Order: sequence, then C-alpha cells, then structure tokens
Amino acid sequence: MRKKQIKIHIKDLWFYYHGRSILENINIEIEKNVITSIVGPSGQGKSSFLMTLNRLWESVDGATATGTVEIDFGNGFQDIYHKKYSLSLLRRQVGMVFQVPNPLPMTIYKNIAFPLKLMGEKDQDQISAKVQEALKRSFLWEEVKDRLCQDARTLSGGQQQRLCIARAMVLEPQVLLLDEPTSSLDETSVRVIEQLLLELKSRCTIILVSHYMDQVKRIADNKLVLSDRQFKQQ
Ligand SMILES: Nc1ncnc2c1ncn2[C@@H]1O[C@H](COP(=O)(O)OP(=O)(O)OP(=O)(O)O)[C@@H](O)[C@H]1O
Repeated sequence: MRKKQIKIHIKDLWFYYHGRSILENINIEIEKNVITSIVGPSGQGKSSFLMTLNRLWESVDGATATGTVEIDFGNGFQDIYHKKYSLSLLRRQVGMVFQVPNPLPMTIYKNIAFPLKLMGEKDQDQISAKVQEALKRSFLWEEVKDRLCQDARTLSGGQQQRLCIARAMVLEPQVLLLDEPTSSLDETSVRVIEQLLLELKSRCTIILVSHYMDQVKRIADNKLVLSDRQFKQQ
C-alpha cells in the first residue's frame, strides 16, 4: 500500500453563485502525487469546485466562496485565501486545463513560451529549453518539433489538448486541475492523454473532473463523488 501524503486540506468550504449555494461545508483532503477524480451528475458544481483551488472564481460575476483551502507547496500548509497570498504565485503553482482545448492564436512555440514570458523570463536559451522539455513531457515533441513556427490552431484536437497541458506544465506547477480534458477527443487521443497524466502524477498532484467512469477506473487513484452539494469519498 502507498504511503499517503496530503497536498490540499479543504475546511468548511462554501461556494455560491448570486447567493445560491453550490458547495456546502466541504471538508476533504486531497492526496499528493496521485490522480484524484471528481465525478457526479451534471450541474452539481464540479467545475466550480476546481475554481476554488486556484481562486479562478474571483473573476466570475456573482461567485463567492468562504472557508479555507490550504496547500502544501513544500513549506508547510498555507491558506491560499489569506490576503497576503499572491495570486500570481498561486497561478504558477496550480495549473489548469479546460474541456475544450484553447490554444492562443500564435505559434506552437509561442504558446508554450507565453507563460514563461508573463512570469518575466527573458533568457531566450532558458525559454527554448523549457519549451522543449514541456513539449517532451506532454508527449508532443516528436509530432511538432519540425513545425514549432506554425499556428497552434493547425494542430489536431488531441494535439491541441496536449499543447494546453504542456502550456500548463511549463511553469512546473505542483497541482494540475483538469476539467473534462478529453471529452472533445477521439478514443486514441483520449488514451494518449490518459498515459500522459499517469506519467505526470509523479511530478504533480492531479485533480481531474471526468464524466467517464471507464476513464476514472483506468487512471484515478482516488474518487470523490459530488452530489447534493457535498462530496462522498469512494
Ligand atoms: N457563472 C455562473 N453564474 C451563475 N450560475 C452558474 C455559473 N456557472 C455555473 N453556474 C451554476 O452552478 C451550478 C454548478 O455548475 P458547475 O459548472 O460547477 O457544475 P458541473 O458539475 O461542473 O457541471 P457539468 O458536469 O455539466 O459541467 C450549476 O447549477 C450551474 O448552472
């Protein structure tokens, strides 16, 4: 049996849209360096829950959250809602990938270099090395190494989603949130991304919203079922 280490502590978390509660009094722990899947019927708040882990809801009109989300980024547990906690640091440490691949309207190379530049990296050799590493880790390098200057939107759907994972991984986040990342992809692309996530979990803690029970069985270590505004661990 693996030794369980906790990465995220969630205490008394409530989440609302326009005063209507979506999540009520959530108290759970998320294990480090495994894949935790979030499942449950449509509209129960799975996407909303992911947004509480990187504070993305703060830019959504009408959304509010109360409670505590503590993440151990290597220096003990820290409350990411503490007023002194830097949002840009949080976004660096917690990456996110969405349901529909969303490459930026620029080249493949620039898509991956973009977050590095946003974080102030100027050394072109460093950027180039990190872009290459992220593309390799995301199982995409061999397919794109000769077309790095092409527009990323010319890639297939599965390639675009791996590009988005590479773009999230280039900042070396410790937590990766994925919101139904394979639902728009064909079976072959789905399997490639599942293999990729299995590889990545040694580097980061993965939280995966998925509608596909087969997928959850294939790759998830832990499963949290969201129903009636609460989680049930299975
Ligand atoms: N921006 C918003 N403003 C108001 N209500 C919202 C907003 N976004 C989502 N909701 C509502 O909040 C509830 C939870 O939505 P959420 O998208 O988190 O559920 P979900 O479990 O991820 O759904 P699905 O599986 O269909 O993607 C739903 O009732 C939804 O209609």
